[in-house]
Amino acid sequence: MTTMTSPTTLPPGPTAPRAVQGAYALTQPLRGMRRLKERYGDAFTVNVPIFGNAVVISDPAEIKQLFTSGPDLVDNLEVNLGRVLGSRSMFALSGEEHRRQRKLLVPPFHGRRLAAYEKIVEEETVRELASWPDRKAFATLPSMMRITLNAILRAVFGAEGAEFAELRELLPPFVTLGSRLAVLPIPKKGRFNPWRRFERMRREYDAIVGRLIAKARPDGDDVLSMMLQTRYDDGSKLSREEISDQLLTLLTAGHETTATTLAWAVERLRRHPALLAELEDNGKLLDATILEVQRTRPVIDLTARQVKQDGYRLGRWTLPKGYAVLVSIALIHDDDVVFPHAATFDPHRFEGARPDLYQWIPFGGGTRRCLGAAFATMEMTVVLRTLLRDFTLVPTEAPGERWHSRGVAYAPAKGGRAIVRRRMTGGAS
Ligand code: HEM
Repeated sequence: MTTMTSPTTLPPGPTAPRAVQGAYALTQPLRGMRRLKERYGDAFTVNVPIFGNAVVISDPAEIKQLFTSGPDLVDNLEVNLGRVLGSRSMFALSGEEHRRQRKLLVPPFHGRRLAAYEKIVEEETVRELASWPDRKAFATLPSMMRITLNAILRAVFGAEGAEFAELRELLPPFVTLGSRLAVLPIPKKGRFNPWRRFERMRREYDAIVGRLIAKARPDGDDVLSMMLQTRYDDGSKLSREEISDQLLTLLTAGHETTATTLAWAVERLRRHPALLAELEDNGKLLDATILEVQRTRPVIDLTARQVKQDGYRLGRWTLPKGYAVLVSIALIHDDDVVFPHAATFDPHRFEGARPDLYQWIPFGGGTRRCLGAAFATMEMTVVLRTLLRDFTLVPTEAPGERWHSRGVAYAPAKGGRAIVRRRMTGGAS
C-alpha cells in the first residue's frame, strides 16, 4: 500500500542563517516580529535557536484551528523546561500524560474555589502597600513581585511560618537561574557549572516541600492540600515528585507573569487620567481594564506547539512533522482588523462583553491554555481594587515605558513607576 503525503506549503520568510535570525529575535523580539509581519504577511517561516524551523502565525482562524487540534496533530514543544522544572512538570508533559495530570490540577483553580484566596491576596496587598512612599516616584514592580509571590506561597503551597520565610528567600533566585538555564545551551558537566548551584537549590526546595507535605491538613483549602487528596481514575495518588514539580511550575508560571501585568496596569492607568477618574466612579470597568492591559501589554508574547504528523494542514499551509508553530500573541492583539484601533488603549471595547478566547489570547488557548488564568484574574482584580481604594495614582505625561524581557515575562522597563497619594479615608477595615 502506498501512503499519500501532502506536499509541504510553508509561508514565506527570511533566508538568513539561523544564528543571524536568532540574534535578531533575541535583540529585537517584538519589533522584529512586527517587521516580519509587514514584510511577509500574517504568517511567516523563521529558523531560530531553541525552536528551530518554525512557522509564526497571527491569523485568528489559523490560531483557532491550532488551539483546537488534538495532541496527535500538534502538542507540547519539547524545549528545556523539563530539565529545569522537573520531568513531571505540566510544561514537560505531552499527550495522555499531560491530559491526566491537567485533569487533576484544574479543579483547585476553578473560579468557584478562588473566592477562598481573595482574602489572602487582599491581606498581602495591604501589607505591601503600607510601605509605599507618599508623593515620591518609585517602581511598583518589586512590590507586585512580592505580593504575587506571597499569594502563591500561601494559596498554592499552603506555606506559613518557617517554610514561608525559607521559600520566599530561595525561590526568586532559583527561578531566575532556572529561566536562564532553560534558554542557554550549557551542558550539565564541568566544575564551575551553574547547574550545580541549580541542583543544590532544587534539593533545598524539595526538602521544604517535603515538610509542607508532612504538615498539610486533609481539610486544607490550599492547592497543595487538594493535590494530596486528589486521585487519578485508577485510584492512585499524585507522587511526591509530581507534586514538587507541579508546585514549582505553578510558581514559575504564575508569579512573574501576574506581577508584570500588574506593573503594566499601573503604567497604563497613569497615562489615561480620564479612565482613572472613571474607574474611581465605576468599579465595573476594572474587569474591562484588566482585559485591555493584557491585550495591549501581553507579558508572554508567544506560545508554541510542535507538529506531530507530516502533512498537518493549518489554514493555508501544510506543515511537516517536527516544525514548531509559534502563535504570536502580540501580533494578533495588535491587529486592527481583529481589534479596531488596536493601538488605542480603550477598556470600553470590552465593557459588558466577553472577549473571544481565540483572539484575546494572553493566556494562550486550547488544551494547554493557562491553568491559572482565573487565579491570575482574581489576583489582579483584588490588587488593583485595593490599590485604587487606598491610593490616588498621580497621572503622568511621560512617554509609555518600553518593554523589557525579565526572563519569564516582559515587564515595563522602568518597573511601572508611580507617584501615589494615600487616601485619608482609605485603609483596610
Ligand atoms: C497574568 C498572568 C499570567 C499569564 C499572562 C499567563 C500566561 C500563560 C500562557 C501564555 C501559557 C501557555 C498557554 C498555551 O500554550 O496555550 C500559560 C500556561 C500555564 N500557566 Fe499561566 N499565565 C499567568 C498566570 C498563571 C498563574 C497565576 C498560574 C498558576 C498559579 C499559571 C499556571 C500556568 C500553567 C500550569 C500553565 C501550563 C498549562 C498546561 O500546559 O496545560 N499561570 N500561562
